[in-house]
Amino acid sequence: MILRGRAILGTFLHAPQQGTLEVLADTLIEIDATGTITAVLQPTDAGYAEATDRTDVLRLPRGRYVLPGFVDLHIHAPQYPQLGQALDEPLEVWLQKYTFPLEARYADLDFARPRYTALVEDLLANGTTTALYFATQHTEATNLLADICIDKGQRALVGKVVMDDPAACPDFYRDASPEAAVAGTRAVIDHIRTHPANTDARVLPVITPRFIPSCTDEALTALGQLAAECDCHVQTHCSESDWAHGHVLNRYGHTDAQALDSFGLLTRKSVLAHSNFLTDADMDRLVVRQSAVAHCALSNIYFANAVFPLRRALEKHLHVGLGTDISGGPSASMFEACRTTVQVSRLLQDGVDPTLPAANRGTPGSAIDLKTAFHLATAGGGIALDLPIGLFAPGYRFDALVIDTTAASGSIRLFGETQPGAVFEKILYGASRANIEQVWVDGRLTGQTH
Ligand SMILES: O=c1[nH]c(=O)c2nc[nH]c2[nH]1
Repeated sequence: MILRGRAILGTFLHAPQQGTLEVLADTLIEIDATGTITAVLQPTDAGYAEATDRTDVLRLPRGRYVLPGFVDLHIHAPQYPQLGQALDEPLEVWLQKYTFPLEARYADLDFARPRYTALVEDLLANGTTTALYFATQHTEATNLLADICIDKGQRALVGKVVMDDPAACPDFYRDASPEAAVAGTRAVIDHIRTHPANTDARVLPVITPRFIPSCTDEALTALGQLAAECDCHVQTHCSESDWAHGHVLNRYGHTDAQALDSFGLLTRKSVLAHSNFLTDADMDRLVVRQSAVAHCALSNIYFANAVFPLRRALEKHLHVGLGTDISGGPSASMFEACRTTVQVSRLLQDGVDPTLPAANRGTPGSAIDLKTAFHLATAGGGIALDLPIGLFAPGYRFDALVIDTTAASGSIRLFGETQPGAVFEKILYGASRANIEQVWVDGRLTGQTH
């Protein structure tokens, strides 16, 4: 089904600002031939009656609520087979013991294809309409992931992982040299940008140094130059754990954010995963560069040794979105990412050691409310990527999921509740895949949801 050149009538819930929910009840959204929203008409608006009389309007039944599609700002696509598994080691051991051996297998496209296909289908069915993907070190398999996103209609940003330092990366899974790493990155950029079925650029290339500990200075310097030359997005990990943060301090005598900036890797289109140990000065630097953080609340529980100070970052007007960090986080759902964002912020606020007096236990003022988490998972992701997504407003792409609160096999029970704020909470805390009835990207219905 296609909504391009048509309109949809229903109740829409979105969060243009942190901490606020806007309810667009009985609202008509008109979409042009490219999938862009051209009008949002509420019942009191002039022209509403005539517009809703159109015969080509998709009218949603009662009990349906439309949310903006989720923007997942941090996914390791090849790690999907290990989702919910192998979370018993610290980051530096986990990478060498489980993750690099798994990722190395994507040299075989017959291994990669079914796994990448399942991932893209499952994420769409979960309501992730935009995905920022780390692929693997392999050029061909990275191109394959981009092809699958294009074929399935997911908005995606796809990067070939650069990891060229022999001191940190195993022989069986490493770029042969900085030159080879950059050549592979260029090849993926060209593949995605010239793909004949990607003329509307729904899939974009991303320059992807894995993280400073896995890259040589030569590769980081060349990737910074490439970012300026190609005007591509950039993604990497930043100050994730005590070990990763400490590695960079030892190597350069300053933080990840300073080092990435010195390589030209902090741009308006940069997304730094985790970033838990950012100093105030690091945050200020990111604000100046307009670079974003992908907050991965669930994965941080396993690997970060700390909770990201999200409230402090937002008070500084840092761009922040949310990420599942498949498979560092054992859930592929952005609903879960919203829930965990709220939950860990409460732990940070109140503290966790009951032997301490309440007044000394936590970091007051750290709590994040559900509406802010939802804003970050949608509009915040759009701002981070500098793309017109995550809101229902003219000029934005029609990326959306339709929630059926009445689905018998779902996990939302409203018991007659109709107050939109309460319904919103029930959806965010309760929705599972069976409640996601339709997923739209650019005004096109994507595959089977359940
Ligand atoms: O959570 C993580 N997952 C990874 O694959 C990775 N690589 C570097 N740092 C990382 N952190």
